[in-house]
Order: sequence, then C-alpha cells, then structure tokens
Amino acid sequence: MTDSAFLRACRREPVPHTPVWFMRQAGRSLPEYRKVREGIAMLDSCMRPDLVTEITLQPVRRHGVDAAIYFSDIVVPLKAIGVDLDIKPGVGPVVEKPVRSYEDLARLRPLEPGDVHYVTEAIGMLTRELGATPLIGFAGAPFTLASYLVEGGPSRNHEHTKAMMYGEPKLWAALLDRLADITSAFLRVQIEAGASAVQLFDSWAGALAPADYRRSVLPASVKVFDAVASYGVPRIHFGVGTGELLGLMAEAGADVVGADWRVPLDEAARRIGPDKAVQGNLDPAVLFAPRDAVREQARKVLDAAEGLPGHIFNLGHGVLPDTDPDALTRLVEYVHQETGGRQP
Ligand SMILES: Cc1c2[nH]c(c1CCC(=O)O)Cc1[nH]c(c(CCC(=O)O)c1C)Cc1[nH]c(c(CCC(=O)O)c1C)Cc1[nH]c(c(C)c1CCC(=O)O)C2
Repeated sequence: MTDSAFLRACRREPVPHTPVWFMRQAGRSLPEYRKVREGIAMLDSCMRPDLVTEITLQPVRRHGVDAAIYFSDIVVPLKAIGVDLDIKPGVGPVVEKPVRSYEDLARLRPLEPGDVHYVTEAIGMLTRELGATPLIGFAGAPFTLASYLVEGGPSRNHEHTKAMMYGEPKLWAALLDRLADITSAFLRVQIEAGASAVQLFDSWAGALAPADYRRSVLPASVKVFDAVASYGVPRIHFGVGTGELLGLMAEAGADVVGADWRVPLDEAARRIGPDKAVQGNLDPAVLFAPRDAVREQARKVLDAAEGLPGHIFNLGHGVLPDTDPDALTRLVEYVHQETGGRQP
C-alpha cells in the first residue's frame, strides 16, 4: 500500500482509515495563519511562494489531516490575466468593472503558465516539504467565477448572472467557455507542478435548477474535467446546496463528488451513482457544539458512509473563521480512530 489513504479513497481502493481534510483548513481559524498574514493583503499573500508554502503546511502540522490544500483563492487566475479585482476582508472578491458585454468578455485573455509562475514555485517547494502527504490543487468552476465577474462581487441571488444566462445565452456560453479554458489552464499548471489531486469549486451552482444547470453550466464544467483527465490525478467536484444537482455534477466527469450536509451521505452516493467516491459532509457549524455532540454528528456521517467504497471525510462547506482549531484536531483523531480498525 504505497499511496496515501486520501488517494486510495479517491480511487475507491481499500484504505487503512477514512481520510480527512477540511475545505478552508488553511485560514482564519488558525492563530499561526493570522500571524503570517498580518499586514499582507490576501491576494499579495497568494503570490508569495514562501507564505503559500507555510500557510498550506500549517493545518497539516496542526491537525494531521490526510491531505494539504494549496493556499490560494478561486479569483487568483483572473487577477493573473489582468482583471481588476480585490479580495475585501469580510466581504470576498470584488471586481472593479463587472463583465456584462462582449467588450468586457474580450478583456478575459487566456492564462499562460508564466502568469502564475509563483504557483509553480510554491508547489515545487510544497511537494518537497509534504513528502507522502498529497497536495490538492483547486480552481473555481466557470459558473462560480462567472457569478463574481458578472455581479461584481458576492451575491445572494445572482440576478445579473442569471439575467445574462437567460437573456443573452450566446454571450453567456462564450463567457463560460472562456472561463473553462482559464480554469483548465490553471489546473494544468498545478498538476504539472506536482499537485496530486484537484478540486473544482462550483460553490454557488446550488442556486440553479437542474435543467438550467444541465443546459447552461454543465458543458463548461465538462470541458474543464476533460482538459485534465489525461493526467490521471483524481478530480473532485464540489458545490453548496447541490442536492438536486449531484447526479449532473457527477456527469461532469469528476472521480469524486462532494456533498454538503443537507443530503445524507448514503443518499448523496446514490444520486452520484456508481464508480465515484464521495466527499463530505459534516455541517461546519457542528464544530461549535460541545465535543460529545461533535462526535455524535461525525458518527452519523461515518454511519451513512458505511459500506461506500470511497469516502473522504470533510465538512459540507469550508471551516468557519471562528471555529476552535482544537475541535478540528479532535475530529481528525476521531475519524481516524473510528475507521482505523476496518482493514480489508
Ligand atoms: C467562493 C470561494 C472563494 N474562494 C474560494 C471559494 C470556494 C470555496 C468556498 O465555497 O468556500 C476557495 C478558497 N479560498 C481560500 C482557499 C484556501 C485553501 C483552503 O484552506 O481551503 C480556498 C480553497 C483562501 C481564502 N480566501 C479568502 C480568505 C479570507 C481572507 C483573509 O484571510 O484575509 C481565505 C483564507 C477570501 C475569500 N475568497 C472568496 C470568499 C467568499 C472569501 C471570504 C471573504 C471573507 O469572508 O473574508 C471566494
């Protein structure tokens, strides 16, 4: 058994224990993260290989998670091709001039590996430091990136985005296709630099009805998964509130599909269908409960995953900023303990 538990679970092979990692494990819940980031803007930190390496390693050292996730943000490739955007603390990505027309679309040029040379450098440093621990690369999916670009910032209802999707379907398709190419290029850079798996975050896809997702979003996400298929590294697909979309998200071509906490994991696995691993799905807010309650809820996730041939334990969305880091460390220990005896 040479590969890590995480990679084995992605491939639905027998594992020594259920692997665990957390979306947003590197970030504000860790005091050592806040210290490193002091006085440095989020996007500036993403361009510093020394900081990226340190921040990516922090949760691996502290929690003993089974995988690292590359410290960056979904808007980094957009910034790298010259989109005028910033990440505002407590708000999220804000785009100076939203993309609403063909002229705006023309500003989105292809991403060249040299645009993100710091990613290649940081991943080189990281793979040396990480040893056998896998590194997950990631990117934003075309729909979620489009939402930030078209709205100009975070949005509850995605009204401008949907107005374009329904009202100007050709412009919409062209925008998603362009974003699929940028995202594919960004994932290729990470895989070629040494990432051992990749996750496509379609965080806001849950805002869509299945028929609209299938017609207006799925083709672009398929393009991304196809673009990186030949590398043979596991590809993970994740969104929030996507219970009704899990089957379609599986169709996009990933090897692993993530679910949030609104769908029990066994039901999620049924919707995702055979031949794919599942990732999830503890409600991140559960970590604010007393430790016995956290265990009880984690136990429910493990029970729902019982018998599934590929389960990667994760939260149903990212770690909330005020989470007690010790609660995360205890959760990793609990999942490892509870599942470690089930040797094939
Ligand atoms: C939608 C989205 C974004 N970024 C991301 C997504 C998809 C995941 C998800 O659905 O949560 C992905 C992301 N962003 C970040 C990571 C780091 C890796 C990790 O540990 O998971 C990852 C995987 C760092 C970050 N990205 C951001 C922070 C916080 C900025 C800071 O620490 O100053 C971090 C650590 C900023 C950001 N960037 C974005 C948001 C909504 C925010 C939060 C705004 C806020 O509340 O301050 C866009």
